[in-house]
Amino acid sequence: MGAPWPAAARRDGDDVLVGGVALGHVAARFGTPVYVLDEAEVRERCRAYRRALPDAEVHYAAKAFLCGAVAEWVEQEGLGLDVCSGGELELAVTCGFPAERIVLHGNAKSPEELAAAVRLGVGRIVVDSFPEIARLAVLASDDCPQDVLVRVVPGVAAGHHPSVRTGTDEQKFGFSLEPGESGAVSAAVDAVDRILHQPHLRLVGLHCHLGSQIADTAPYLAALDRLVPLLASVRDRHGVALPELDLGGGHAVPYRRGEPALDLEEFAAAVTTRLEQLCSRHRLPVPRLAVEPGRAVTGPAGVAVYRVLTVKHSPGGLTFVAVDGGMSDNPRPALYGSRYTATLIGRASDAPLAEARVVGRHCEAGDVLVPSVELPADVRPGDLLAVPAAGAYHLSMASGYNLVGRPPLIAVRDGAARMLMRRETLDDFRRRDIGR
Ligand SMILES: Cc1ncc(COP(=O)(O)O)c(C=O)c1O
Ligand SMILES: N[C@@H](CCCC[NH3+])C(=O)O
Repeated sequence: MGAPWPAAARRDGDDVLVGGVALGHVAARFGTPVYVLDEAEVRERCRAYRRALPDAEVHYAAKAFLCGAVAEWVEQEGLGLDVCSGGELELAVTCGFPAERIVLHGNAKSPEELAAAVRLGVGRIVVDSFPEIARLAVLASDDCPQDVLVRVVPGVAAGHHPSVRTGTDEQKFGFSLEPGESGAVSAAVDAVDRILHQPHLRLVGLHCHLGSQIADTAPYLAALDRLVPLLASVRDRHGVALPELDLGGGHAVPYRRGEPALDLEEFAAAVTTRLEQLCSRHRLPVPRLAVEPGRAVTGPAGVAVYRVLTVKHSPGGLTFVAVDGGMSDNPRPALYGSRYTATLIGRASDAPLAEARVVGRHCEAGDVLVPSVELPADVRPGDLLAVPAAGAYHLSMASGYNLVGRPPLIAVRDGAARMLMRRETLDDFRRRDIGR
């Protein structure tokens, strides 16, 4: 079927097969709304990263979506893991993910999260603020030294929405590269200096993350242009050549037919070449590259399946197709104006295509899943709609709004379906509601 569907998805009569399983069968067996995750697609995406960047560290960004099975797949495929909370960290470690292959992020890590990270032996902590340096300096010891990276703001803006652009100084993450007041060094240089003065912290490199859903290689090259001179200045000030450079994630995937993905081969070749050129210019050894893709690993492997509950035609000519999920399982359209497509599955229709708006079931007019899509004009209650590119930042950002409950997640592979996460029920809500 081609992007934005999983690579091996194909039409099978009126249905769509993902991982060899008909989406209609998944809906009938597990109910709707339901999320389907193609295991082979996730694994192949991990392998594509390893092939394109054989000498780099590739860390899957758990914020896109994490559960025990995904942690296991990613680990088996040889990737590391980027986590940004104590929850993601503990889940990964208790599922057996090797702590030394984990990178901990966060602009506001709590003292407890930092202590857990040091205690569990995470491979890297990406330092994001001055108080964190002081806290880590106390937690690390002779017996338990801690490798850290400094998160730098490279001054490069990129990403699909202002809320996810993290490469410039008007946002909360990282240390600025801009000179301080009255000739003082930049916050980034200050952070490097402070860490290098801490006996139990081992500064191993620099990190930046520009933003999310970036389809173009140019912003990453621009970031290298800012970060390699900083590596040179660290060498000049302290006589140390830092061995690692982490360029973060943000690699784009298509959500609708014809939209671009970040070209991984082109990215790998361009970034590697530019890094080598810049290091040679500054007479630096070439640091080991790291990347942190989230969306590009799990996003295209997921498909959401909804059941149509009502169809309404407005006097203005709009057709509202209301389904049994909505902004509680996919907040992205409401948060960022993200655009999706939807396809009728499970029955044939000869009706002509007509424009429709797929809306959710929540108590907000802004609960729109797909603002405009062509669907058969006879779309009706009981129909199933499949929404591809649903594997990242849907379930991980799902909420308990209206006590609807988060949908289950079903893994499909070689014609078999198995539940990875069960549906959230009223009982789950009741169990937390202990005040009476
Ligand atoms: C530090 C960091 N690394 C990696 C990612 C993963 O981003 P994406 O899912 O867009 O690849 C994010 C989120 O944008 C992030 O904040
Ligand atoms: N949640 C965002 C991506 C944020 C990435 C995290 N730094 C999205 O759905 O596009």
